[in-house]
Amino acid sequence: MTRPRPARLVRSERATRDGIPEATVSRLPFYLQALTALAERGVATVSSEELATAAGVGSAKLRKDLSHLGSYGTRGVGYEVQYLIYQISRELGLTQDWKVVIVGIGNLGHALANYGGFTSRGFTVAALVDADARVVGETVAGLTVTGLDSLDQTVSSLGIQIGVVATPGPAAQEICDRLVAAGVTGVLNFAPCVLTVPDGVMVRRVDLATELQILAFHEQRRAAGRLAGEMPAEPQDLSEALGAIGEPRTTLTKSRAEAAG
Ligand SMILES: NC(=O)c1ccc[n+]([C@@H]2O[C@H](COP(=O)([O-])OP(=O)(O)OC[C@H]3O[C@@H](n4cnc5c(N)ncnc54)[C@H](O)[C@@H]3O)[C@@H](O)[C@H]2O)c1
Repeated sequence: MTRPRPARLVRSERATRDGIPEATVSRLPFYLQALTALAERGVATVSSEELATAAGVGSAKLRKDLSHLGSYGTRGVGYEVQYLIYQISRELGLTQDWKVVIVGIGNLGHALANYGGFTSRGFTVAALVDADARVVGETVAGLTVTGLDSLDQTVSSLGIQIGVVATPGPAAQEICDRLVAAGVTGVLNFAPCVLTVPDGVMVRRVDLATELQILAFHEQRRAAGRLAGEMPAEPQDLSEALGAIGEPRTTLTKSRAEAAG
């Protein structure tokens, strides 16, 4: 069965179609997180300094980022929390619901499926898929795990736009190819491998071990600095360190939002 291509998740390398720099886009979720926490506390307006501190970024950078959204705040008042939440959500495409399939319902797949935090952020886990006959038919987080042979049908009939790959590494590329062929335009890859996708499809890789390695790298440097009687400067971002261990992407640093740019 064919269906119209879903809204593309893809952004160009440096700037989005509407001219917002990628680095700004990567910080928007941190602003949204901080704003949501403020809204939950009943805060109606926030200064750029307060919001910047809450998001872990410099206030000049925050103001510049928000100016790309056409949001400049009001002198002496700051930003309206609810309106800024709306603006950022709209920019991130979170005013629509994104449907997600998780492939590989082992330890990680179970944990992801049972995580309640996706829905409130605009993501619905709509399907769970596994190749193992002992797992197929199991109910996880209210969904019945379906077999791999119906993956294409599941994706197209439910209009799923995002695929989460939680299979072992050797299976990941084939799963990714099948997801893309079925119409998925965004892939979140947890498997320890690099996935190749055609133009128009975006892959994000999550690797906690890599993040730990980067922490270890800096811990080691800090310890060496202590031994030498000095403290090395805290890195502003980790691109140097990442280059050193051959992993080009992460967002860990002294503040996640700062690392994004
Ligand atoms: N990125 C991270 O931070 C992180 C953390 C933990 C695990 N992982 C990775 O996530 C993956 C899953 O880890 P886990 O601990 O859940 O493993 P697991 O063995 O518990 O689960 C893997 C599941 O994938 C299924 N599977 C295997 N081949 C498949 C295929 N071709 N199609 C569909 N399903 C298939 C298996 O039946 C199993 O249910 C591994 O690649 C692991 O290295 C990544």
